[in-house]
Amino acid sequence: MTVEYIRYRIPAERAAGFEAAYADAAEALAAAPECVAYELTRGIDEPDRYVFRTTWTSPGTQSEDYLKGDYLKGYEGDITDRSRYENTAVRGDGGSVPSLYDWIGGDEALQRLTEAFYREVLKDDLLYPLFAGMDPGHPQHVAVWLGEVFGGPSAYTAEHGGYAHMIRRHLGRGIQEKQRRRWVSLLMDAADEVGLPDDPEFRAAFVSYIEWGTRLAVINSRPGVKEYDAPMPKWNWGGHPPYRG
Ligand code: HEM
Repeated sequence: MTVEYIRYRIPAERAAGFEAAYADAAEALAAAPECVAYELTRGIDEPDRYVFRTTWTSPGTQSEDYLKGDYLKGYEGDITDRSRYENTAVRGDGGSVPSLYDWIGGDEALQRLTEAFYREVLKDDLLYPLFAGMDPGHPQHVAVWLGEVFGGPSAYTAEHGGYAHMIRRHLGRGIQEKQRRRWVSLLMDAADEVGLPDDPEFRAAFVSYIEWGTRLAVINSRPGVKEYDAPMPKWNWGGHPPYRG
């Protein structure tokens, strides 16, 4: 991801025209396939300062490739700086929005969830054959996994073998779609049974991860899939952009 900044100094009498021109010019960015997001911000302390920030999927594109046309012609001389940046490892969500992990009620709530869930799994005609030889620590391990995915401590990575271990546990199991569906359905029942938050926003985010995760579990369980490693998924409230390989 590349972040591009264009800084301007625009005197108050030209500000309205400048913002209107940008609104027109930026329309092209909404259709630019390499553009992730864009915004024009205005200085609070010094209102004559503007920063136009654009995030790109790669360093190969910049806004001048799209912001052509005549809209911004009169403002080129007002640019004070134009520079591009790439992400470092220092990044994260701020504290204004709680993590899904905190919203659920942390590890204690997740442990209650997986205990209730696997109790039913072991009674289920479709799922029992897959889980008959289940490790007794399995419900607790899955709770720790979910905790890390939902923004809690990185304990599955640190203490349970991380992503590669989870993949290994699904290899060759030949999970069928109807078993996946039942798994999802029993987990949702367990969420109600143990009183997980039931607000639409939380449940939508929760189901979104469970749909994604169970579909991957099915794919990973197919014949011929080899062991692999990948970064731990991190789930949040928002939607995810499509996977493009
Ligand atoms: C979001 C979806 C899923 C998640 C997060 C998940 C997570 C995990 C994790 C973390 C493990 C390894 C536990 C450990 O460290 O010991 C595991 C193992 C396993 N998973 Fe999943 N899983 C998912 C979906 C499924 C589905 C849909 C099935 C089958 C219907 C399934 C069947 C199994 C089985 C049979 C094991 C091995 C259990 C054992 O013998 O201990 N998983 N899963």
